[in-house]
Amino acid sequence: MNIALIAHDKKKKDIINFSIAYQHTLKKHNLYATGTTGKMVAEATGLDVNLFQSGPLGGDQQIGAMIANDKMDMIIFLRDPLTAQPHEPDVSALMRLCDVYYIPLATNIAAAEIFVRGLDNGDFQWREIVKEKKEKDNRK
Ligand SMILES: O=C(CO)COP(=O)(O)O
Repeated sequence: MNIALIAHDKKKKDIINFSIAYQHTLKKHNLYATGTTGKMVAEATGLDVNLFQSGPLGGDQQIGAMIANDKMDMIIFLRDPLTAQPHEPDVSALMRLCDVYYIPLATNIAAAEIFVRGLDNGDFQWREIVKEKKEKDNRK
């Protein structure tokens, strides 16, 4: 599965601790991240993370483009709900696309923990089934 990790500045510590705690699960997947988050996660864990631009410089939009291209299966986005972000429209657009395309989106650490455990339990296998069906339909 293709998974995006994103965290606003006040949640960076949380995403790092989360990535360390669940690296055994995360390493089985293709990881993507906005620039600063991804760099910090990669440094802390040694995980291979595909880096996009930093969020305020377009990283959220790049991840949104992956969703629109059917290339993203899950987003873990630890948002800071108490600090205004200069790129708030990009943040909203990314979350909107998750709803448009039925992409599981965890916006806080409590939901992120449930998601990552769900990965181990196979709770997200429906994503693979949907993707395979779409690919088959496209070949027809
Ligand atoms: O701002 C962000 C998401 O909206 C995160 O970007 P960085 O990971 O580059 O800090």
